[in-house]
Amino acid sequence: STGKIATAASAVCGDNLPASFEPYIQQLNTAVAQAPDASNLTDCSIRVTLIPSQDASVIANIPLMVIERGQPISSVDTQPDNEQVLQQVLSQTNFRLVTNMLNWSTMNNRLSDNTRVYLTGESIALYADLTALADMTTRETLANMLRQQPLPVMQKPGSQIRLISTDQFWLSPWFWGMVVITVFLIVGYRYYLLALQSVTLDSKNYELDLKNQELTSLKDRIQKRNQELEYLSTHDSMTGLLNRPFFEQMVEREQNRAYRSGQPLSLLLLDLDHFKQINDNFGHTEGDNVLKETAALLRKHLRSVDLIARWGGEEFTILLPDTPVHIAYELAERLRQHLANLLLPPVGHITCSIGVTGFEAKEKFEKVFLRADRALYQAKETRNAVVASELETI
Ligand SMILES: Nc1nc2c(ncn2[C@@H]2O[C@H](COP(=O)(O)OP(=O)(O)OP(=O)(O)O)[C@@H](O)[C@H]2O)c(=O)[nH]1
Repeated sequence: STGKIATAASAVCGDNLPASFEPYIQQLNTAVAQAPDASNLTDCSIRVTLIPSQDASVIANIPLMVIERGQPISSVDTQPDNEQVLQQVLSQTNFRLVTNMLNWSTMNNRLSDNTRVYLTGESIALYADLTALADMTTRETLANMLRQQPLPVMQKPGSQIRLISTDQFWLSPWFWGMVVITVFLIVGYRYYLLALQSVTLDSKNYELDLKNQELTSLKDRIQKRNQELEYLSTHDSMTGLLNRPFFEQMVEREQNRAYRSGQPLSLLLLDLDHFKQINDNFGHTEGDNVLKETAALLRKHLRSVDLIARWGGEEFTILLPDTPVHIAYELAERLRQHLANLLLPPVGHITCSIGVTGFEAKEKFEKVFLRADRALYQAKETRNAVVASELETI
């Protein structure tokens, strides 16, 4: 009511309420009276605070801003344009004007911030701390000031200033902007984690590949080494022929096979003649060379199924599968001739003696070997000769 407004004004200014305030208060009263729901204004208050200027006449020139309930500012055509009002206030740097028309039951909390202006479609209040505005050197308009508010509640379609209440915040572009950014951040973070996981997996896979390669190469080396060891354990290192223990193993296997198949099996025992003289005359290296050449010659003239071994020193054993003793004899004779014909500088020609025998069914190898050795012994009587034990008895 007018009385209340006058009381409020007096409470601020006391008895010193300048006469020039009269039109101002009149204007306020008129606005309140014209408000569509003026009858309900019992729970509203209007506060006008003026800090006097040196020049009181200025006050009379400041119209009151009144916003009616439920109406945007621009539609209050009984009042001057708000920006115009503001410009007028701002031009008076010595003035401080705070104007409130409050519905305390709904707006109290929202109007507690003195640094902001709130104007809403449903608002019944304009709250302006014009101290802040008056201190602004750039003389920005109310619209500009509102635009700079940090609260995301402002909208200005055309010249109309409209703030969206924080209750409707979810409608604002700020809200949806934040939703989109949040979604992007979540999705982006998920992709980042996936990428990180993939990089980690790649590096682990790479390490595993390397380990696998190392293991494969190690396995190959072990396999190769095993083959070498097996070769060394079964072969004579100088001539590359089978060694004696392995030859004996193989004989047993071949004997079984021959007995099963009923095929004949023969044995040659070959010994180089006067080998000691070769060592004595030409040295051990030349002696070794003769042994290697002999081995090569035997390999050359025998079949791949024949087993050739260095029995020891300058003595060789040859097992001939599927070979009857008379064929073995002929073969031994050819070997003897080949060796006798071989020229080995600086040693020259060498000769050998060979004992030949055949295997009887289920006969022990020691017995067969003894027979071949006896035949060799006989051949050694003349040297450069072949003697077959069976032929001898036939
Ligand atoms: N260079 C060389 N000589 C060896 C090797 N193994 C054994 N000998 C030699 O072979 C010779 C064998 O001599 P003997 O057993 O008397 O036989 P031989 O001189 O051939 O006489 P006959 O067999 O009766 O014709 C010895 O001097 C051994 O030192 C070897 O691996 N290398």
